[in-house]
Amino acid sequence: MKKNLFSSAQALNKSFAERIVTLLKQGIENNGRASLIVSGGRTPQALFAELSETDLDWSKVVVSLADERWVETSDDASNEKMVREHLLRGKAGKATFVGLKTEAENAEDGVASCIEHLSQIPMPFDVLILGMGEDGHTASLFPCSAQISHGLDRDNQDAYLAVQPTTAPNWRMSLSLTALLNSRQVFLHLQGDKKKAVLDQALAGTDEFEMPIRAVLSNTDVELMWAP
Ligand SMILES: O=C(O)[C@H](O)[C@@H](O)[C@H](O)[C@H](O)COP(=O)(O)O
Repeated sequence: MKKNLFSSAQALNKSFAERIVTLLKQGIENNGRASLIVSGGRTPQALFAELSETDLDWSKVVVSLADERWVETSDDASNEKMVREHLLRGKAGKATFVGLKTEAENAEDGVASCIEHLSQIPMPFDVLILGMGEDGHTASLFPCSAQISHGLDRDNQDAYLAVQPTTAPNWRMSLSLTALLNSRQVFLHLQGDKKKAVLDQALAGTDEFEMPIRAVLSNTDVELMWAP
């Protein structure tokens, strides 16, 4: 794993935004359009602000989510809301956004339309940015959930699945492991010593059901972007 350790979040965000834009430009050059898949949570918010002011032909970029909480898109827990507020504005306001929350009453009923909407996103994904929880979850592949074996199943070709974490609120929609691995470049974006210790624990073991991030780390090249 290539580890990029920065002295501050500010330095990380600047350099990370440049890397992302370079990769998206390459995707546009090669395929006419490029895809950027982002995670929710707190960590990426300042990066998104930096990215939204970075020059790029954003009209050729499709932004979508690694996961979503099954709440209204006006709810503060909504990843779509966060991405609209922090990333899809300024220069990046021209990007096309493919959200995961549908009108379906529950996440399980929403899976089919998410799979249908996937055709709007250039595949393989050009850039995937993952976060990680202190329990080793990534996207919404939660170790505590009953759906984790389905999410990590290499034979499960469905790009999305509904997940109910028992240690966090809200049903979720998550990309499956198979879909996450269908990315040209995967970044793991972490902040703080606690997350670094969790990553070290993940790298020291092999049980994917205990820490689902291991399934990503052991199956594709992942670049770490870390700041204190
Ligand atoms: O929507 C989500 O909850 C996520 O996509 C999730 O996988 C997140 O990346 C981690 O939980 C880290 O979250 P923090 O950045 O808030 O620590």
